Amino acid sequence: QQQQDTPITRFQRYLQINTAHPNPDYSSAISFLKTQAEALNLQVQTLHFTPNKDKPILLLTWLGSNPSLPSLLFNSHLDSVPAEPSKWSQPPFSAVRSSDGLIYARGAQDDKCIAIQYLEAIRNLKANHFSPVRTVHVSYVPDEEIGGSDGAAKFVGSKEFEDLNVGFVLDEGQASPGDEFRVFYADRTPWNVIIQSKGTPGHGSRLYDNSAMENLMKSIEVVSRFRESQFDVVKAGKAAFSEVISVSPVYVKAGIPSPTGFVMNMQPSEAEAGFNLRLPPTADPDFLRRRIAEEWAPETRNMTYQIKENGPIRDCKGRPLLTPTNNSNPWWSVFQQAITAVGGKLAKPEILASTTDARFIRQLGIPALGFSPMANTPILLHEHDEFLKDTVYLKGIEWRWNHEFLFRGPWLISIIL
Ligand SMILES: CSCC[C@H](NC=O)C(=O)O
Ligand SMILES: [Zn+2]
Ligand SMILES: [Zn+2]
Repeated sequence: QQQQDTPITRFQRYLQINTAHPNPDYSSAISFLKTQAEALNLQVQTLHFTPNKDKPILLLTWLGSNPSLPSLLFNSHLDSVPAEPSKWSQPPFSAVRSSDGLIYARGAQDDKCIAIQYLEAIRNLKANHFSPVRTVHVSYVPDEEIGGSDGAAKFVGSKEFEDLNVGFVLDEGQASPGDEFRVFYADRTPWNVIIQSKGTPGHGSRLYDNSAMENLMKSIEVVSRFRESQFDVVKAGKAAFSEVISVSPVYVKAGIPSPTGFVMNMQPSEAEAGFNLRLPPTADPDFLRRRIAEEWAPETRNMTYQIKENGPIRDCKGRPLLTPTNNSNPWWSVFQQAITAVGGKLAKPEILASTTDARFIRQLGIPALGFSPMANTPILLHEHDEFLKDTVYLKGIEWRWNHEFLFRGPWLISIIL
């Protein structure tokens, strides 16, 4: 038993807990992490913000010698996206390690690696009798993959969170195929846009204006042109993918069902399409709202629409939701130094194309960076055969262990602030 308890086996055991949607086993994940944390003498709290206590948040605390200083928070999410076992070369919750060191599991990159790396870094620091000046918190939150409304959103809005007096947050990033580490200073905010059209039904043989399908098809053309215009900016090299507004059609719903499929000689009276949009922090949400109302789903063509904005675009002071990556942010300098001091190379900071819980933190005006130290690793989040190489995972602990946030950061920043 003793022999088998290593940073790798602890990672594997965490990966073997199936926290994939739609039925994530949060209680097993929390009880595993709790045991680990107690062995490290960290303070442990389980927080509940839903009435039936089915969305627990685990909060670990390592008290600093000067707890009046703003604290550090290391966050990760407990849940994963689903996996289709038949499409994997290994069972997705086996966490088997191949002969070349690849650990296969749903969540290996997204984001169970950082969850355990945080703990292993603390383990190493404690073994070296290090004690932090600032208080360090580690949080494990549910439901990131489904929007975080019962997870991080409730947590950051709570009195418990306010009391933590958080000064800086590290959350998940993404793998890097090259040998530079990637770091993310903003996310894009998802909007789900549904547009609906209504029209007079009619015989399949007729040509007439304003049928529901015709109106929807016109809208789809308009949306496609907008999508192209954004994509063109990327293709011209003027912006990265994550710096434009992306629009992805995700479903079309229309037609009158019949036992053999659809009624083919009737033009339906209703049709609907759904789009997943991602807005970078620089986007103008009002402009987009107007555009949707006037061009994508104009009333003049009998169209209606709903926009489900999944999170903020601006922070509490109306500023774009991004963490400065220049000298105006003392945490940025410390982060940079932490990487370079141990010989790491950092790629140009990026906006994340997708979305994480960090947006809720940034909304409070608290600086947050997305950072998962996985260099020379293919980006496999949400894909079949997600894996992380053992040496890359272990290197990630070393980075965190050597992390100047913990060694120098607290000192430096207490002087700067
Ligand atoms: C509705 S928020 C969804 C968050 C999710 N996060 C990771 O993939 C994403 O789709 O980016
Ligand atoms: Zn994630
Ligand atoms: Zn994810």
